[in-house]
Amino acid sequence: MALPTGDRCVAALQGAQVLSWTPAGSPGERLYLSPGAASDGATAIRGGVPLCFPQFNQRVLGGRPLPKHGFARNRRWTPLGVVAEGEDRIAEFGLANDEETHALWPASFEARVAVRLSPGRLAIGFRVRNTGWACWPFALALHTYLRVDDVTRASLHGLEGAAYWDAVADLDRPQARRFQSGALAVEGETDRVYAGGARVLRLSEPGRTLTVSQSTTLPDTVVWNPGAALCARLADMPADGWRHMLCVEAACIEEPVVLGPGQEWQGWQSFEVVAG
Ligand SMILES: O=P(O)(O)OC[C@H]1O[C@H](O)[C@H](O)[C@@H](O)[C@@H]1O
Repeated sequence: MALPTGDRCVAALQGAQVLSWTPAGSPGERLYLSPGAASDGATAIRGGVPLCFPQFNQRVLGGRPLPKHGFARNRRWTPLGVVAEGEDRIAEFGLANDEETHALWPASFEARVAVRLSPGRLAIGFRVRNTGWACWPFALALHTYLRVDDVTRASLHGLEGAAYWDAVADLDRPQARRFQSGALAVEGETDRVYAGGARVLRLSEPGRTLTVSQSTTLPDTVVWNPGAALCARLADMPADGWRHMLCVEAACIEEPVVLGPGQEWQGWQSFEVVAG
């Protein structure tokens, strides 16, 4: 999808996953897509904006365990077309329950992803409706891989003072909480869930800045970077891949959403070029 201004983004039908975003008039690609990412149409694609639904990581929401991060990122979504709204373009994708999803998860649902490209801005919206007769819980994350030149020279602002669970240091203590002091800088493997409050974040690196916003329905922010040692063990990432990415994920994990029959829920994350 492209705008007359030169802004461009690319999405795959697998997972309705945005893979590339290059705003016009600023230097280069803003999303990280691993050169080793799978392209078989089913294995999770490492990079862009994977959608974790209806489960985050391996946190079971009652019932049977689902695949890690749910199944939405592994499924082919249906393209529903592109529409113009002012100078924006919006591409929509749909996914509904079928035999395959029912084998993993008993819920009846209809989900939509809307990718809105505007000058200097990208927004990804997700909505889901319960089309069945039973209530069900779900978790969601827009698991965005932001591209950075060198993550050790980047800093993420806006989480100052926020409580988080450190999934590296406190893996065996899921109730443990730490508090963010100052801007977040990556110093090795980083895997944190910041709960309770949608925020506007600012990712700064020499020469360019991006703001990251999320809907109030997505109150958690996950920040992930595998660091050199874990990255070396990831078959679908080059050894130095960790240096060029930072996942900043808009999520609802700590308090899963419960959707009753006929109810609909929506959430979004957006990115805007600030400088450079
Ligand atoms: O390798 P994946 O299944 O795509 O997961 C990649 C990462 O996703 C999230 O950020 C989690 O917090 C991490 O614990 C996980 O390692």
